[in-house]
Amino acid sequence: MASIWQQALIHMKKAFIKPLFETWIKSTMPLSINDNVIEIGTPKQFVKEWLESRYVPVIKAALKAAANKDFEIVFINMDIEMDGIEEDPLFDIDVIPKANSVPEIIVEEPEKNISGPISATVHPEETGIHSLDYLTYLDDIHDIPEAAAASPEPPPAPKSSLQKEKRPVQSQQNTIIPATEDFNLNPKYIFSTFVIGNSNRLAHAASLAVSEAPAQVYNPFFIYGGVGLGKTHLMHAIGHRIKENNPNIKVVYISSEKFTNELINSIISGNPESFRQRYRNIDVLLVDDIQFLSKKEHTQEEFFHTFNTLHEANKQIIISSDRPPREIQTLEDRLRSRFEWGLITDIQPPDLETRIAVLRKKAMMESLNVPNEVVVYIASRIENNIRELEGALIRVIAYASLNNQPIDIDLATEALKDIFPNGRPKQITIEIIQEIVAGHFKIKLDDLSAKKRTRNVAYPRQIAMYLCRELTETSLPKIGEIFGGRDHTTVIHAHDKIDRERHADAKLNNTIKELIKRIES
Ligand SMILES: Nc1ncnc2c1ncn2[C@@H]1O[C@H](COP(=O)(O)OP(=O)(O)OP(=O)(O)O)[C@@H](O)[C@H]1O
Repeated sequence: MASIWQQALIHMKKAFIKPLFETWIKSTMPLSINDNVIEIGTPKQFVKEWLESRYVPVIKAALKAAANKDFEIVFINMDIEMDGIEEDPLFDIDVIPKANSVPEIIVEEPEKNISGPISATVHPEETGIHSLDYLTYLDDIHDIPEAAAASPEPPPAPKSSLQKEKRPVQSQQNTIIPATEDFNLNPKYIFSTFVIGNSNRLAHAASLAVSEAPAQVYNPFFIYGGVGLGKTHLMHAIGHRIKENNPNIKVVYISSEKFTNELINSIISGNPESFRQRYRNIDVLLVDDIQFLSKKEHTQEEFFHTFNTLHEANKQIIISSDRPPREIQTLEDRLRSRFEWGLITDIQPPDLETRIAVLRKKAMMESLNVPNEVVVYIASRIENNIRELEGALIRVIAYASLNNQPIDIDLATEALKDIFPNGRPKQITIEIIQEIVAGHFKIKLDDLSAKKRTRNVAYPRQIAMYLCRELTETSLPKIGEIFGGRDHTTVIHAHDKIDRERHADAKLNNTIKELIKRIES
């Protein structure tokens, strides 16, 4: 079983470009094989959905190549930790696709919208697989002339000059550009300081893919989402990573407002050509908050030409906005349609766990010990903006430092009393959680600690245990004891089960959010 999958992986490694292989395939594992059905475990639900919706034909072909047999594939989400793309030192084959070594697309995939917690609009180009006639590809891999390279919409671009290279490259003007010249990026906005959660997982994975293979996978790459949710952070992280991989690549990050101002200044000073030269002779252009171009017709026109010049030269373009292209008012259709050529991905407001993780990471980065109670207090009150979340924590830290006091819930309540006028949070106890959960599911309070295992009791009990672990500092053995003398492993199992299910089931997720609101109010 494992060896068939290993063989299949070798075939897939050749068929996918590296970032896509690393993101979607490498994290899977074979679970079972029965006649012609193979079960493949995926680390997360979104990986399962992504593989099911896009890569089944290629995986089947790889399995056939490995075992000389047709398999049906069943993906099973295991909901386990999934790191970002890891560098694999063994991965020394040239993984830049395949645009110069694969046959034409035989079956063109339709554009798809993946719904659920993560949504993305996908261009055929972003599959990273240039032929679904995979077996033919395996046979012909050495014989395919460059002319037969894949030509997805939009028309083919020349082989990218942005491939990851170990040696320095030269800019278009044939002069080495110093790394600092165009490097207007915040050093704190890097991948390792970005907390991954369900709300931003795809945006993060796609950003990594773009940074590892600029102009190869998603071009343009469009990230949208509400205020303070990490779009700029991800854009800077992409810029940093591209520069790390190749310091001589010219990366320009700019807000669309600054773009507009520079354009206007260049016109006023009678030198619009200098503006054009600046923006059309770069390798990676990151434009933040593109929604500000709405209604600015002249800037849109200029940006349109910049976009075309760069895209035709196979340079990477990354754009952010607070909304998807189709919702940007008065954006010219031709610009809108270009934004839709590549990958459009969104960042949603973070769930409670992600908010808690952001605060913990921030505290860790400041080498501060912030009690869990304080972290949960802040995270449960600021839901839609990570900038505000960080701001509240910084306020608490500053307050503690100015008053030379340790950080605790009383101090946090005092420091944040202007932001959270309701003052000190109610002390959340296991009894409160049990009461609210029992009331919601219309079961007796005693049932939560009884031995009964019928679903109508066991399920609310698991939810109550989950909430006790999330919202209180009570130890696992103590929670187990209060819920009828159960072992701490039962509590862990309940927590993990509900955690997994709430991410896959929007209805359960809403129920839990509603319960948390009531417990805290
Ligand atoms: N997932 C995350 N992990 C860690 N920090 C994050 C995350 N998301 C956002 N932040 C932090 O929140 C702050 C705001 O993020 P950022 O500026 O990237 O938001 P934005 O979406 O670009 O907002 P705006 O629409 O206002 O431009 C930054 O300090 C950023 O580091």
